[in-house]
Amino acid sequence: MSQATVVSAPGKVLIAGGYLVLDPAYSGVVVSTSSRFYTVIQQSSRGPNTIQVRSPQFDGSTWIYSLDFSDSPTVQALEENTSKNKFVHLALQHTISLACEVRGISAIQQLFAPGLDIAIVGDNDFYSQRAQLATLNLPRTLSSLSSIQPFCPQGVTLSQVHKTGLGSSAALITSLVSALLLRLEVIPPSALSEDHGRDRHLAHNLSQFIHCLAQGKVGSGFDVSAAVFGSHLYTRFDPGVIAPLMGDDSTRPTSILPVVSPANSSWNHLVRPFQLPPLTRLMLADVDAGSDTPSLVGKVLAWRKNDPENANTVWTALDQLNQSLSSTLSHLSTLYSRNPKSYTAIVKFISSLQPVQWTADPSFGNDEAEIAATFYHAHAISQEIRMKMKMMGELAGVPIEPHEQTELLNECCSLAGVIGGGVPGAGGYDAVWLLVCEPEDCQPGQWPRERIEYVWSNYTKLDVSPLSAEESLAKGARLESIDAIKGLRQAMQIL
Ligand SMILES: Nc1ncnc2c1ncn2[C@@H]1O[C@H](COP(=O)(O)OP(=O)(O)OP(=O)(O)O)[C@@H](O)[C@H]1O
Ligand SMILES: C[C@@](O)(CCOP(=O)(O)O)CC(=O)O
Repeated sequence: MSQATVVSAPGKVLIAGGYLVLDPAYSGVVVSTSSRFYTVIQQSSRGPNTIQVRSPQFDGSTWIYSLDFSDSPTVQALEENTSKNKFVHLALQHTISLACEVRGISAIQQLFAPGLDIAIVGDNDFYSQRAQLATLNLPRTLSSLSSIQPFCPQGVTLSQVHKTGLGSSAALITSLVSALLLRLEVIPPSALSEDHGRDRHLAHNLSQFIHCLAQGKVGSGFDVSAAVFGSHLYTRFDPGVIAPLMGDDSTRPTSILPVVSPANSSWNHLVRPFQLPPLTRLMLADVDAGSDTPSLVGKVLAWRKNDPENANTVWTALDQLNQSLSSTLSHLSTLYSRNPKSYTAIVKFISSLQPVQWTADPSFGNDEAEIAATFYHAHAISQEIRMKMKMMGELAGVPIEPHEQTELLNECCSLAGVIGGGVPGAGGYDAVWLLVCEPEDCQPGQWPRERIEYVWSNYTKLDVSPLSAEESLAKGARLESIDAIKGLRQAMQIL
């Protein structure tokens, strides 16, 4: 196959359900982002049984592997490689092994006769662009971000880069695994055209296993699920599904297909429909203070174990609120479908008012009154979720919504047209999300997103930098063509 195989996968934001989504009794509200990872696979000139992987955004990020098909297929990193990348190596090893199981070693070996070149890039949002904005002497605004070249070289190595929390490893693994499954003809070119086809579930199961193996832990998996399926309500899979594969090479069965096959009914995760309502916009900011998610998780789970009664009371209340948030946001989509004209008018109306004023207008007709009240209900629930997450942090001795973030979010969430917000995922200091009204038209300077941009760029108590990502309505991993993605061919240094 001479032409390139290109697959992209989105990043993630867990807007509700942090920590709870680790327990299959609860679910999380997962939003997939317009910011994506791209894997481009094409023939290389390095000769048979070699794979060259390049990440052109980073210094010292080329890894070369040799393939040995003499016994069980083995992917070996060359000694000359100046660094290691466990995520890439494990993705190559286990996807190629699976391909040999499914199609036979000789069929796969033939596909490596010319050798493969794999280039991987992530949209700029996955990495802090503060340095680039400073170099260009630009303010920290959305328009400044759009002036940075796509897939901008970071001028550092991968180990030095400041990640922004959009799930780079999950999106990377999902796009690389899916691209390899297509390239090795394990799944057909049409595989990713279905939102929930068997082939997409194979890509999901394999990506979940590889991601957990590479991270050395089994999280809830919401990040890989977002990368595969897009925005949705997520209930985790039983970690026991992949337990037989999580040991070291000596204990892992040679055949992983029975575990990762979509026919394996032990995969009991749930992916239920969800997306943000029309005429709204997700806004994300990178707060340059960082948090160590695994340690936050460890402390919260220890608290839950040591104080089960209190913890279950808090988690039950939080889960009710999380479910109310997702159903209220989904109800807004229903209200739009029922009466788009009134919905559009209300969005414009509330975009100019603080949330406390949204239901104050007695002149509303029934439809308009219901729409305004539903938007206000979403706002109130989002604020309650923040309070409960903050309280959980205080009970567990963990800065889930530390006071610096509380101050920032209180200022943002009281502004005109702001539906809600919070700390995404595990919380801490590294990010905030907001959902704001995006009316069909607005006077310049009156857009809620402009007001938020102004607050963030002038905020002094924390270093807040916007990300350009919005919600992606595309359902997860998808086949791409290189020239349809601005800057991709150049970034891949493809002649
Ligand atoms: N552009 C890239 N090319 C190759 N590997 C990458 C790239 N970006 C990230 N990675 C891999 O993903 C790893 C980061 O995974 P890790 O689990 O530490 O972060 P994460 O939780 O996904 O981060 P975040 O959610 O902040 O993006 C890196 O160490 C690297 O191996
Ligand atoms: C705390 C947790 O529930 C969410 C972590 O989300 P994030 O990495 O902080 O976006 C962990 C998990 O779901 O794996």
